[in-house]
Amino acid sequence: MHYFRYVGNKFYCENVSVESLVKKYGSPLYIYSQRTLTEHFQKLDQALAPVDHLICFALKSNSNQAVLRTLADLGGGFDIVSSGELQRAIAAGADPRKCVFAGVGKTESEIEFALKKGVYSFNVESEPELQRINRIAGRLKKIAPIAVRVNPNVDAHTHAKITTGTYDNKFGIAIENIEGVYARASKLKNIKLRGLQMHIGSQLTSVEPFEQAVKKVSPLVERLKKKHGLEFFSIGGGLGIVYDPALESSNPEWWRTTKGKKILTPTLYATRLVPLLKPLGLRILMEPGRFISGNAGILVTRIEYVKRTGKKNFLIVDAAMNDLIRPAFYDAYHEIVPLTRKNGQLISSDVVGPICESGDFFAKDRPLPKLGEGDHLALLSAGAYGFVMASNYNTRSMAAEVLVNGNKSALVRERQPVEEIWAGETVAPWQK
Ligand SMILES: Cc1ncc(COP(=O)(O)O)c(C=O)c1O
Ligand SMILES: N[C@@H](CCCC[NH3+])C(=O)O
Repeated sequence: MHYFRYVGNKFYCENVSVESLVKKYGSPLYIYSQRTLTEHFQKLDQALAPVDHLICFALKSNSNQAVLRTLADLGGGFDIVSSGELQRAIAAGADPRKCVFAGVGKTESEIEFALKKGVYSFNVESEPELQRINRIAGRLKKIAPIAVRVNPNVDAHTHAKITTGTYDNKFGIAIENIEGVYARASKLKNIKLRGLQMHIGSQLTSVEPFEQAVKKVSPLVERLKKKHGLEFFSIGGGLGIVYDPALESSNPEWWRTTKGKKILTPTLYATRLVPLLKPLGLRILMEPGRFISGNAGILVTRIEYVKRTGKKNFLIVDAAMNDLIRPAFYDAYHEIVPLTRKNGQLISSDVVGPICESGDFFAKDRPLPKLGEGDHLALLSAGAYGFVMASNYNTRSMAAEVLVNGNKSALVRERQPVEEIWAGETVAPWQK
């Protein structure tokens, strides 16, 4: 379910017309629906109700303070990958005891910071990292709670750039080596073995790879629990969303099929996984990012020019790959709708940004109505891996962000002032 839809011929986020937000806050503009975030969290929470569980939102997908506060208020924890993310989560009201720290390259200072804050678990990705955590915890006279990330060598059948659970990937420790690692880790004085973690990839659209991975890893979890008294098993994130057609996910039918495809819903996910997880008798952690935030956000952009070449109709907009890189980076599909619905003939159009790269596009050969300068478009499903992946390429300011709840809306991040982009830069002393 999400709360972006047409009311008459105007596009709305919850009860607020998106056009009114653009008038107020300008463009490009990210807009998030708080009700959508809440419902997505609650859907997962209910689906996992038969097991003791904790949902740790992967804030790499969307780390706006207002988004994080929404999820912290719902009792959620957070999956973090840097001390910056931990600081951000704490600033938004997160409880560090509900935070898990993932990532293959944790630095000494990051480990020290997370230990001092008291995170629930370090999700360890290598033995040298384990040694490092033990050493730092010893120095600080602390016991570090850890889980090792197991690489189950299961193909998630997703985009190559976001698959993580095979031996071609840098993540985790091979399943065959895990028991040896736990045996050695159990001898480290400043380590507490708290759990086991895995994450096989992102934007998974079928339940089978999850099922295969849980089945493969469960016997290992049982043995580790018996030997080392583990407390939790984290099954990672990765639940995919519907990008095409995004608007249809507001239709209850979405829970069954869309465009003839079966969709991976929390109910289907839980129906297949809970029976495998419950007998383990452990706390189950989940680390969803995209499922919660993806369809809770849009990016609105203004058409600056319409340019017809011999071959193509280009809609040149004021957002660019620096605002939303997914089409350029993964050839990702984002549904695009005009803020004012137009009837009439559809024209095959390329929606492109102003950046000096041919990869700076949002859609190619997309059937769109006849549009002109000053019309606005919404790029849907932009709530996950949207703003968080933005950059200042071409010295472009980062977009503003707005949160909507019912009739209310608030600016939750100002558009970045352009001078801030080079703040901290200077010339060398001999150039003065
Ligand atoms: C360790 C870990 N957990 C959770 C996630 C969240 O993934 P997703 O947004 O697909 O749910 C990721 C990103 O893929 C990750 O690397
Ligand atoms: N950035 C990716 C997802 C990365 C998942 C991170 N582990 C995307 O937009 O699809």
